[in-house]
Amino acid sequence: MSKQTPDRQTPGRKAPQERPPERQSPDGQTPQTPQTLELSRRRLLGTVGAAGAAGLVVGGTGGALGVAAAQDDAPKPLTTLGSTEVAFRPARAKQQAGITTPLQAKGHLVAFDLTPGSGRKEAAALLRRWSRTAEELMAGHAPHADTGVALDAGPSSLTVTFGFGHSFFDRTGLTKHRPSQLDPLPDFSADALDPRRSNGDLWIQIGADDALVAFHALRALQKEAAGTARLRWQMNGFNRTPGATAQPMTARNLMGQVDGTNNPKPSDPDFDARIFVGRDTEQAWMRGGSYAVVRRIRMLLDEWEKQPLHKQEKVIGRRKSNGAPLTGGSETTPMRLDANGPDGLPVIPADAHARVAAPESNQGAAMLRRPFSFHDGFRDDGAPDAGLLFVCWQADPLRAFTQIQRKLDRGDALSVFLRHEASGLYAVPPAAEAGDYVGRPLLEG
Ligand SMILES: C=CC1=C(C)c2cc3[nH]c(cc4nc(cc5[nH]c(cc1n2)c(C)c5CCC(=O)O)C(CCC(=O)O)=C4C)c(C)c3C=C
Ligand SMILES: [Fe+2]
Repeated sequence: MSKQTPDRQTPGRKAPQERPPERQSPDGQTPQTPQTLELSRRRLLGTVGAAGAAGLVVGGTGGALGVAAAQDDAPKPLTTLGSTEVAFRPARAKQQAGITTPLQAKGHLVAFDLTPGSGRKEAAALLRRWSRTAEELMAGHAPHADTGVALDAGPSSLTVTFGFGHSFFDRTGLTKHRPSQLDPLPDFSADALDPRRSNGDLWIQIGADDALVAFHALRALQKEAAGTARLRWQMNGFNRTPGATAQPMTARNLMGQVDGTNNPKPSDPDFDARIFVGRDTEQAWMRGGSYAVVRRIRMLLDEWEKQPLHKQEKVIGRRKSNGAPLTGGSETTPMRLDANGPDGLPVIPADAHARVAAPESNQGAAMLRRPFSFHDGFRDDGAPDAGLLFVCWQADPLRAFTQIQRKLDRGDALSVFLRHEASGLYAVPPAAEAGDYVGRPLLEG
């Protein structure tokens, strides 16, 4: 096994490798995929060491035959999926990991409330503990007193992202540091929100390409909250596993649509201004951070699946097969919103979801959508309790999520197939600097 070579960005870590287009992000948060066998999970070193030793014993007693057997028995390297590592402290970006990081196969969203008696000091100590553990786990190391759940796996693109909810600031005496962007979202007519599964003082998004690695992180962080914060709600989600398709492709949701096509791209000139908080903010601790809106949106799949394909495509304004706009071309061809058909009607209907949500219909508003699908079994009537854990990122929720959701609320053909059941809005500060923890400038500033 080769030793890890320190690089200039992150001591002790490999330099980023070439990635396929969909999973690239030019912001220093590209998961790092070692080409050679570079396993950072310490416990895995132990495993390989033991197997290697066994091979040597065979070689020592069996001559040439023994060497062949030793080679056959040699442990296989992890795939790049398991050994891919995302930096907790990105070298070339201010934001936390898990925002521009490519979608992972498994996700947990979890909110905590501070326990009575826990204030700013306790919250600071918790964020310090959480940051240390998140950094260790993302590097593929086991935390102290580990459960062993992820013992055999590499980092698997694990990301852990921390945020603060509206109620956090009153509980910690930090009300004057609460950004106005955290003001509660307005009510929308389609809302059927469950308050017990909404909001919360603290929020964590966990993503990984391996389910055990993701659960391991969830459990480690939950245990570290004991005595300071209590779990308020928790949701589990998933996306397609990298490698499941022949080439990298935009994800599909549980309605079968290609979902994520017209997301803003990090290469867009206005990407940072749209997604990340700029220098002009009154709350300096949020500079380089972002606001996350989280919605549990159940899909009425029994109704949706009864619709013929051409109707489903009109609801979205795009082809189900490849995500191309109904006005033609391929997935990445821009929609021609002004095109009319032979009947004189718009080819992309006036209430098509993609039209109503587009920046052109919303004074330029845009957000970065980074969802997970969910499936929590079946309801009493046999309908799947399934849909989208819609997570979107923006510099200002009022001018992005709220603006677009208001518009969707008034005339979106998709909304009759959806139920918004839970909601949260969180201030997600920038990544911690070296030796620091996430949120220190707020908690100790
Ligand atoms: C308030 C914001 C949005 C909610 C809520 C939302 C829910 C939602 N969307 C889909 C499926 C698709 N959405 C698509 C595009 C799209 N959606 C939003 C916003 C919300 N969606 C935006 C801003 C856009 C981009 C519009 C544009 O610029 O063209 C698409 C088309 C493909 C794509 O661009 O991603 C699909 C499909 C579901 C299923 C859903 C709730 C469950
Ligand atoms: Fe959408």
